[in-house]
Amino acid sequence: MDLFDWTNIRIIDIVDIVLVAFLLYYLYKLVKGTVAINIFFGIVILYATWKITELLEMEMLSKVLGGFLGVGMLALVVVFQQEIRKFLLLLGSTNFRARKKLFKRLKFFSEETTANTNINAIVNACGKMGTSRTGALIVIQRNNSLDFVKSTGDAMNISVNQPIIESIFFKNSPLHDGAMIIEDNTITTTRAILPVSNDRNIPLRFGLRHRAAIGITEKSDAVCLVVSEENGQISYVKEGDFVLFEDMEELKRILEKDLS
Ligand SMILES: Nc1ncnc2c1ncn2[C@@H]1O[C@H](COP(=O)(O)OP(=O)(O)OP(=O)(O)O)[C@@H](O)[C@H]1O
Repeated sequence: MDLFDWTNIRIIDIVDIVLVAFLLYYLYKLVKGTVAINIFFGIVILYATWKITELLEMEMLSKVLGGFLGVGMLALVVVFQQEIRKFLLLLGSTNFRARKKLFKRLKFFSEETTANTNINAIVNACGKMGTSRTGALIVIQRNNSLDFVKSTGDAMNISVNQPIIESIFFKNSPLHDGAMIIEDNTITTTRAILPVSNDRNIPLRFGLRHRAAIGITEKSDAVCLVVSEENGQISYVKEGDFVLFEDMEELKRILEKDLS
């Protein structure tokens, strides 16, 4: 006997399967490389054992496991709090970006009022700081609010320009430590302390500055530029990952696209 009646498959079933596949893929992407992956597998094993005990009609054990999994749902929210937050941010910001783009298109006839980020100034400053081995950590806000990290630093209100960025990160400057946050075309915070990523897949050669860039881009849709004090290398970090680029011109193009 056929287990599946293929003739009965509706389009909505295919959509259903594709959506579940996407959901699982995103879940896997979120927990990959973190300790949460072990908890994730633990739950899968527990769930499979529960189903097997149910099938074998082992009443006591299946009741115990069933009850445990029921209460476990609450515990899951606590254990996966960061991943759930990241997942919701990802969902929310995707919609928001699409809406923002649509809104921009609708505003076609109105005057352009938003101040575009001076990407040239930022990238050129990074280039200069890279040559002089000056460490830097620049966070560029997109849709998600960065208020939760802004409060850890010093409030500023300076228009983005190359000499200012360079002088802030200059080694003897009192503001060089921590991260700079840029909103639109304004430096709004310096010396911010960012959440550090605990992803175990980050190569050991990357220290706290790079981990902080990964951390903030995991927890928000902001993008980050890092200049390594050790080797002058410039990194661009987005969605918790390093984005590769050939040269500064390509970096500018990627940034223009990501900030549009
Ligand atoms: N959580 C954080 N938030 C903001 N800035 C941070 C954070 N952690 C470290 N930094 C900044 O990074 C600087 C250097 O840290 P560290 O040497 O560990 O980084 P790194 O990734 O090895 O970078 P580099 O290649 O420049 O040495 C610190 O002095 C500090 O200014």
